[in-house]
Amino acid sequence: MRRKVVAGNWKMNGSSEFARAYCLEISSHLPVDDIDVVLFPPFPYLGIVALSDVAMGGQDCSVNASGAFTGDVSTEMLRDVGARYVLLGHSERRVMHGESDELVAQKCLSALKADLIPVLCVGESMQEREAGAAFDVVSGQVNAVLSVLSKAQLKRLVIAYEPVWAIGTGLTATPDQAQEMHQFIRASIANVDAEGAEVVSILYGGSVKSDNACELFAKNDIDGALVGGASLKVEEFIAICRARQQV
Ligand SMILES: O=C[C@H](O)COP(=O)(O)O
Repeated sequence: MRRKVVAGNWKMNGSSEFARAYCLEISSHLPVDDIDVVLFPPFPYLGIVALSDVAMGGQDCSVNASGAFTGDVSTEMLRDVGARYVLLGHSERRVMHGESDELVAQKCLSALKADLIPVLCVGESMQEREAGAAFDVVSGQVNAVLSVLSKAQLKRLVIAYEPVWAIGTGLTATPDQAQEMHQFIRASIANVDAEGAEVVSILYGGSVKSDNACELFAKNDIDGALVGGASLKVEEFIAICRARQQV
């Protein structure tokens, strides 16, 4: 059975005071029955979120275990501070830090070996969509990871489809556009492992808000959401979690 996941990616926002107040507020609404609620705060605030009941993850990880890698954070370090998830291959990392499909695949492997759940982000740019290449791009990103995982590892993956043109722009993919890509991703998983396709949760990300969440969650292959901007307002994030619970 696929888990329903609602995750908040704070990106590079917040402060220790923000994190404390946020966790206090959200904790009073947890647990949300049948929903996995996850926060991805910036690294310095993981320790604060760890004091609450909210599941959390790192926004990235290294493929290396330790050593002279200034600025990097290892999977074991994430585990050590209580993280259960890690966000990998976000388009902001792919574009601004030049992360390749191959590197993202290696990071997924490292995360799984450390018993972290990787949330693999995939998605096409507007230029790629307009050129009719959206499915090829997403297929390449997904298959690069599937090709290095065993069937057992694949079943522990979460995938987030985030069309780059919908991130932080207010331009949400229509529920039909999102469903079409989610169904395609699920079919790509089924090509490798039919059982895996039934258990891997596929989240949608890109300008998700409480007022568009229900229509997205109503689609068969949309299991949850990866929320950026709207997750910075705790009431709004809770409303999205409730929407997932209701649909
Ligand atoms: O990780 C989250 C996504 O980039 C979505 O961000 P957004 O909700 O601000 O569009």
